[in-house]
This record gives sequence, C-alpha cells and structure tokens, in this order.
Amino acid sequence: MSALSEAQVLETLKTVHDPELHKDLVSLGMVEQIAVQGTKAAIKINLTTPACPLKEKIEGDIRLALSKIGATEVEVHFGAQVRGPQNLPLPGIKHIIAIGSGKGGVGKSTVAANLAVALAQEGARVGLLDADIYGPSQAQMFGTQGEKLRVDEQKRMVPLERYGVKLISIANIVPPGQAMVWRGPILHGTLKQFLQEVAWGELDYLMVDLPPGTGDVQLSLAQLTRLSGGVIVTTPQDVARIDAERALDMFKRVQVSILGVIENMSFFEQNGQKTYIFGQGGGRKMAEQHNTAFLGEIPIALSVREGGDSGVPVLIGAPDSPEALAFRQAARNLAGQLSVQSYMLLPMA
Ligand SMILES: Nc1ncnc2c1ncn2[C@@H]1O[C@H](COP(=O)(O)OP(=O)(O)OP(=O)(O)O)[C@@H](O)[C@H]1O
Repeated sequence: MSALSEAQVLETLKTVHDPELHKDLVSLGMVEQIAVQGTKAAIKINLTTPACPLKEKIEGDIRLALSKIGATEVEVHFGAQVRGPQNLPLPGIKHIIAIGSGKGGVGKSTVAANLAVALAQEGARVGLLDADIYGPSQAQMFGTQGEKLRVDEQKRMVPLERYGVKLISIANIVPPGQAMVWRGPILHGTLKQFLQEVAWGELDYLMVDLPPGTGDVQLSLAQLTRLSGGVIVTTPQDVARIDAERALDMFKRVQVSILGVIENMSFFEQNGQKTYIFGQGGGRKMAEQHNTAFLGEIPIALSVREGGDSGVPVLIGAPDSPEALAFRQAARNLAGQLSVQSYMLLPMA
C-alpha cells in the first residue's frame, strides 16, 4: 500500500459533507489539522458545536472516504467552536435562546434546566436566566435556594454556577416566599439587568426560561435583545398544544424565529412498554404544521421529577437513563439547529 500525503487526505475530505449544512468539511473550514504517517492519518475536525448531533456520522464518513484511498488507520479528533452572528446579541454571548410554553406545568423549566446541563456536559459554555420572575423554579432545580448572588467590583451580578451552568434567578436575590407584585416597567428593568448587568463572561448559549403564556416578559425580552430563536415546550394533549400554538404565534409576532418544538411527558415506559398517557404525536404534528424542527420527546419519569425537586437534574443524577438520553438528544438537536441557522442566515463570527 503506498504512503498517503496530506494533500491527498485534504482532497478526500472535500468529498465528505456535513449532513446538516450540506457542504464539504473543507469548504466549511472545519478541517483544522491533518497529519499522515505512511498509511495512517490523524485528523482534527472543528465542529460548529460541541453538542453536534452528527458527530458519529461525520466520523464514519471520514473513515470510509479515507479507507477508499488506502488509509489503514484513521484517528479523528473533534474540537468545536460555536458559530454565532457577527454582531453578538450581548458582548461575549453567541446565542440567546428563549424557552417558552403556552401553559404552566408542562415542564418548561425542567426542560430548560436539563437542556442547559446537557449542553454544558458536551463542553459548551452555558448560562441560564430564570426569567420567570413571579414563579422562579431554577434555584430549586439546581439546588441553589438560600444562596445569594454577589456583585463584582464593577457592580455586576455574578451568576451562581452549578453543573457547569451559570445561573441567574430572582430567587437568589429576593427572600423566598416574598410576593412579587411588580408591574410591567419594573419587570422590564429587572430583565434588562439580568441580561446586561451580569458578569456572564463568554457564553456559547444563554438559555432563558420564560414564564408560561404570552405576556410582558416575552415582549420585553424580544425588545431588549436579539434572540437566536425560541423553543416551544408542549405536552401532547390538545389543550396544551392549543396554548403552545399561541406562544409560538407570540414569538413570530415579535420576530423571534422558532428553533423547534420539544414534547415533554410524551409517554411513560415500563418493562419496555410505552404508554402514551396524554396522547401521541402532538408535538411532532405541531412542529410539522409550523415548518419547524421537532427536537425530541421526553418521557414522564420519576427520576425527572425527583431530579427537579432535589436540585440534582436527571442528567447528573441518572446520566445513563433513557430520560437523560432523551434530554441529551434534544439538546444536540437544538445545537444542530442553531449551527444550521448561523450558517444559513448570519455572517459568521
Ligand atoms: N418529563 C417529566 N417527567 C416527570 N415529571 C416531570 C417531567 N417534566 C416535568 N415534570 C414535573 O412537573 C412539574 C412541573 O414542571 P415545571 O416546573 O418544569 O413546569 P413549567 O412548565 O416550568 O411550569 P411553570 O411554568 O408553571 O413554572 C415539576 O414537578 C416537574 O418535576
């Protein structure tokens, strides 16, 4: 077998496409390093997100292509640099993603928390802003109740950090149980502070857990910053879906693009048997109707509820459970959507 050259490997990588971006790895600038020794090749690929849903597929395609030119051993290493718009929405923050729902209780906060942890576990830099000012739940989900935010020398709030996620919630400012009877303008001001007067540092993804419904906070957020998009959380039943449609419309009216739909509490699984307690396929249908991505279905599971109540999200407490895998897959799909959107719509940073 004749020895390979770096030029030959590079040429071959021009035939391997990113399945989502539909362009070859070389044109996309994803090939960072090539080293060859005889018939062995080592390659470093720079993905557009560490949570790339197609990592295995890309690796398989590289191996196949290189085996065709006689490579006997191929090492593929992955790095990642999240691509964002050239004009970042906030200094150092590449993507701001709102997580919304039409109705309370569908598990929006649970989904937001687990998506954030999943993205952090993949190696992304992640923040979570609990914008549910009247009914914050992220301090409970992350076990940070009772902790107080401190300010740095520039008088910016310093987020708490748990499981690799930077967290800001009103629950860590105002004593628990204190009624929050703020009016619209104060709410707007608080949200503005949470976005602009926080030492977020460099973030790939800032997730914003919205209050349920289609009220002031949604509007304020869209006015205050440029979102990469919104994610809608729904359950399969019709009542939840009808409300979720309203949330989706709200995003559209304020010109926030929809990144996709996540269906929560999709089914209960026991002994390999799935029971579709709230009906089946509603979230997927909704995504199809609105021409947006269906990001995944999350089962109803005791571990998810217990994780939320105990402050140890299921991705930390039971990382190999089917429900943790479902969250991880949804997070990867979301990151994939953002990569595609950044590539298609925006000048690259
Ligand atoms: N997949 C799931 N399996 C089991 N329990 C879940 C699941 N998703 C959410 N829950 C539980 O349902 C309850 C409501 O969830 P959560 O607070 O996330 O909803 P929400 O939509 O954010 O509600 P609200 O907007 O009213 O705060 C919580 O007790 C949570 O632990």
